[in-house]
Amino acid sequence: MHTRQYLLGMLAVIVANSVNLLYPYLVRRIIDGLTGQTDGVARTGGITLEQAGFYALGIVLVSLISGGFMLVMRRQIVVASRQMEYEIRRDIFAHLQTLDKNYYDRARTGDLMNRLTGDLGAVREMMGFGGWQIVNIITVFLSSFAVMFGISWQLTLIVIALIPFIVGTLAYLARLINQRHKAAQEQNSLIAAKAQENFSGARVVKGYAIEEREIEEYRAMNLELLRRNIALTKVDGPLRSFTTLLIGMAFGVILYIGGRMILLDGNRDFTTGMLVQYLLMLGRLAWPMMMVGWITGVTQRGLASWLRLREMLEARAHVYDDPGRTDTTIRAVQGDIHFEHVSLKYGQNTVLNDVNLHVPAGTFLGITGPTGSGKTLLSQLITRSIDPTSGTVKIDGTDVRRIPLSVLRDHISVVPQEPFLFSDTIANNIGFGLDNAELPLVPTGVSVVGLPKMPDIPPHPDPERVRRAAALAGLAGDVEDFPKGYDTMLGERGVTLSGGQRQRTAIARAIVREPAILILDDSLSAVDTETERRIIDGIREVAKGRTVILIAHRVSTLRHADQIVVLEAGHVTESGTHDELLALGGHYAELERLQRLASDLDNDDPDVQPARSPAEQEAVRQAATIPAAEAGRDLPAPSQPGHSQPGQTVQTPQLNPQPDPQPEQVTK
Ligand SMILES: Nc1ncnc2c1ncn2[C@@H]1O[C@H](COP(=O)(O)OP(=O)(O)OP(=O)(O)O)[C@@H](O)[C@H]1O
Repeated sequence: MHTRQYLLGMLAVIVANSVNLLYPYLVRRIIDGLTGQTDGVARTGGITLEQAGFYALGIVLVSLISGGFMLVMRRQIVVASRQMEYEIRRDIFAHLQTLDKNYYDRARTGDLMNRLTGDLGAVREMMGFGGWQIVNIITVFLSSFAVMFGISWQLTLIVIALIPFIVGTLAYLARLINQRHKAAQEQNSLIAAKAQENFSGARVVKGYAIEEREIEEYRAMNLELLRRNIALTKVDGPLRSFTTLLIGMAFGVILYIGGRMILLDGNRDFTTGMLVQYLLMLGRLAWPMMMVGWITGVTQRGLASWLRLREMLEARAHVYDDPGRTDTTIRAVQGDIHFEHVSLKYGQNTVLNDVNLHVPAGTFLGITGPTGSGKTLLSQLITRSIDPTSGTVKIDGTDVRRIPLSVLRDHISVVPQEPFLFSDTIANNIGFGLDNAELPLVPTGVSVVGLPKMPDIPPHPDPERVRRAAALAGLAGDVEDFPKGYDTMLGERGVTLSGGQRQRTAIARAIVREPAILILDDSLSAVDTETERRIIDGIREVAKGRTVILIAHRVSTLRHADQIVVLEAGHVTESGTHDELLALGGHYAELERLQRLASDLDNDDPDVQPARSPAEQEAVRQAATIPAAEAGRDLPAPSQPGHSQPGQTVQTPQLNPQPDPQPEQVTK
């Protein structure tokens, strides 16, 4: 908490405002002295030049002291608000790291980013500018009115009668400005999101040649922003002029009535100096009056934003270490996996149904099945990205829910279906999961001015391990061709790499940690069969004594697995070795037949192929045009016959994913 800073700051505002009251008083003394008038109390008559100089010096001193105290206020309250912004951002980020797949499945990245920037900014504005302005307004109003009453209660009653009109009008204008400001900000967010998606999806935009449409959409959004900004300027600009007018009118009224009191009523207790003092006091109220509306808006925005931030802070992970259940004595896992009657439901939708499976430690499991059959979810149950609705997943005979999450994830590496690469060097991308030195923690809840030093840059991951992992993942050759080898920077999301290179970088990242369990989720789909064979060899080498789970659609990828299971609509429908499943004549055998026929068609060269009977030719032709769903996966469309390279055995445009879609090169 920053109570001390706030209390000090508020005290400084009160002192500054109190000292400021002297300024109009000193002006009054000079004017009365110079005009030879007397006030009702002192009746001092004129003043000497020295006295005038003394008052002038007093005015300078007053400005100096009040300016100094306002500086103290800024140093305390504004700095405290900046510190709080820092602490909230740090805590939210740390909290977001504890949340799980369930949260991130539902959260929108743009929204999270916006909360961490826009909402946090609004809260800081409320705590900083808002915080001191509220104290300022209250003290200025109270002290000014007390003095003004002392000078002339008649004039003060007139001012009090005018104030609701002035404050009401200004507050109305300020509310309008807030609304229009918010509308402009929302449009700003939309424009930013649009640009970000366009840049990230540049390949899609270009691929579909929809640049014109994108330009037009962006132009329309930009135009809307212009419209909203102009609407804002229409009320924003006149606010100051309008305030000047209102204050000018109040000045006019007071000047006239005050002048009347001096001229006509012959009121000897009310001097010219007092009228000037009164007008100066009135002038001091202009800014706080204008601020009333602003502060309302700042506070409203700040509170709404704080609620949105609190929502993030209160979000809880579904998967967590339960102190009553987690066995903290477990420090490692060997890799023996058991699924016992595992089911998973999303609402009414059963996505995994009574799955029973045993993967002995150190063996190689292949999983295949139609798209959406639950393969990815099955693998996510092992890492506890999700927990089953019923049944138990065991590792080394222990329910995974009893294994500390950090131990579980330290010993399991996953290559996800869509690998994510960081804007960093290839070496750091591969070595991402290797242990880094402990970074110094910045303490929470204390003043951190001057404290948060930049964390030390993590040491480079062991280059030897990185190289070896890259070699095993079939990436080493590619990296050597890059301009700076392993120090080559990857652009945002690794855009400079081809699909196959991205997959292999992710594989290298997974195997560099030498995990007990390695899970590859459709990670070889974007590489050609020759590269696939090299990677599988690499994995088999690294996998000695480790458990490997490989999700794939190609028989060529799966055939060497110790055990292959077929998952269909959340059920395990087939299980066995390659030969056993072929003999079974089910989904796997059909997959194999289709891929073999399509491959034959691909290599069908009348000069070298033995002649086929018309019936065989028809079977091959049909196999090549079998719809994707029947073949058990989504396929890239349309087919490109005759596209395969010589020597490729299973490289079918229809039945296999495309190999690296782009030339594998790094653009610098
Ligand atoms: N968070 C979720 N909420 C609701 N349904 C989900 C969620 N996650 C996955 N599903 C559904 O569960 C089913 C299985 O998904 P999963 O990702 O495991 O399929 P898959 O077999 O890996 O498919 P593919 O081969 O296309 O990658 C799908 O129908 C999917 O829509």
